[in-house]
Amino acid sequence: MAQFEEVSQKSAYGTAGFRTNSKQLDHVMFRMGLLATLRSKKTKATIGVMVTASHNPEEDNGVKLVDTMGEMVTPAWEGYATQLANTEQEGLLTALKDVIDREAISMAQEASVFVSKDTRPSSESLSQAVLDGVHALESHSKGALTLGFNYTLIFDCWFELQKLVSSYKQVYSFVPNRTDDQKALLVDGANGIGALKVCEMETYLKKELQLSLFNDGSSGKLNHLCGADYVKVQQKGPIGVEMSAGERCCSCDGDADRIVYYYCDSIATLISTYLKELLTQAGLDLQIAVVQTAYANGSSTRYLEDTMKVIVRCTETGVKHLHHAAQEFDIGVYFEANGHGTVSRKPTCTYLHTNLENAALLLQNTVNLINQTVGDAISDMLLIEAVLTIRGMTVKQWDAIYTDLPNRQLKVKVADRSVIGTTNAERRTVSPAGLQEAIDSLVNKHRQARSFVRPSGTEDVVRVYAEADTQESADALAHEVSLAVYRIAGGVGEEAKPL
Ligand SMILES: CC(=O)N[C@H]1[C@@H](OP(=O)(O)O)O[C@H](CO)[C@@H](O)[C@@H]1O
Ligand SMILES: [Mg+2]
Repeated sequence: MAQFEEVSQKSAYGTAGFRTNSKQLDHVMFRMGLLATLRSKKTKATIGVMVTASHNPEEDNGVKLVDTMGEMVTPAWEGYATQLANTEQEGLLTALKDVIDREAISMAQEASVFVSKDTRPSSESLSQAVLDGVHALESHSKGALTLGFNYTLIFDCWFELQKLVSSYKQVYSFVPNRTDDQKALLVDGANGIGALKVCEMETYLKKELQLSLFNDGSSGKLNHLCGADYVKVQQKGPIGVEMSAGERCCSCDGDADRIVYYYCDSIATLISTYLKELLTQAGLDLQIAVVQTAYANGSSTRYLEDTMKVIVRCTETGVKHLHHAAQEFDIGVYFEANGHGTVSRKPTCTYLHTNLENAALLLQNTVNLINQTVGDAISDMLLIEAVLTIRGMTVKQWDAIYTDLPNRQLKVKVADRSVIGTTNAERRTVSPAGLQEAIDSLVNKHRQARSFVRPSGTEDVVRVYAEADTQESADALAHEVSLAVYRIAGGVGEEAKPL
């Protein structure tokens, strides 16, 4: 934000809030407690604060604010968060007053803040620091305070497990004769919060879905050799899970807001084509679109646009961008390649309830399985299971819908990653001078190739993505592009590392 440029940016509110080693976060947490209280007063609604570093190592932690409808806060409030996190102690009061004035906040307004944490050991004291921030502000104002403290996951309060379970049972009743093999699903809980949720749900679904839980947190370390990120980036199965041929397996990440099914990343394709079929069968003329980021495999984009005739949009990385773009359509399906996502629908789509044709009924129950707030691995898992059940599809048939182009992701360390400016949903760079031209000429040397670079919003690195007709070609292109980044954008240390 322009008005904050003078602040030296020690930490910035990135793609998923603040994230770093847990030892450096006490003051940030306290200040996010202050800011959440102000946001709640401003909106006259409950604001969530989630203490988590998701898929990052157990030693890290982080914090993100969750706005009134479950979405990320607006760019202006992200700017305030960055401002507060970087202000020296003596300037804190002035910085707070600045937010209060700019937003014309009435301090007499009651505040309601809901704090959640993941299973990291540091989350205990860091979430307490958030609460301290909330209390500190409230003791200096006349406002009353209601404070929720949720020890598990934020979706507990907005989306009840029972509703998910009963919608799944309804969908299942359309296809009751599933074999035991078809009902079996191996779930990697990443030793995190998703494992606790699966444990809770397992007993209710015995008849419809046989869940076997691995990495349940009883012994292993959070995200270590397991979880969605490990599986996606390393292209390996999680520790402790022995898969036999054709078995379905999925992994949550550390805070269970995303899911990966093996060996495919085509969740959006599976769901959008299924919903499109149901809409046609039910005779409903609703617009359905898939929102992707530049990381979506080129083959999936082509399949959706050319074969399925589904509208495809591309946005910047991070669910907040995808979510907003999806909301412009009657039904918006969005999943990042790494498993973050959901399906949103316009409120007007609730008229589905009035049509009791079979297809519409199925559609209604399917839609009830969807948690429209940003990111819920358990709801996503049940939605995918429902679609596979109804379509009688094996995981192999799903994988065969289209073939991913071979791809590679690398990261490059540079002195200041903000020198990389991007445009066109991060698919092209506008600075530093000469970088895009260099990427273009490298891409031209490969077949069916595409490559882009962007500064990460969660790590101090530049990310490089490349895809091409063969794995060798994708690897070579990613390497060549990362060398160009290193040379033109001020690389430091090691040249490039696998993501
Ligand atoms: C390439 C990639 O996987 N990027 C991830 C990662 O963002 P970066 O801005 O790339 O660091 O973390 C985000 C938050 O978890 C997630 O939404 C996003 O998809
Ligand atoms: Mg996560």
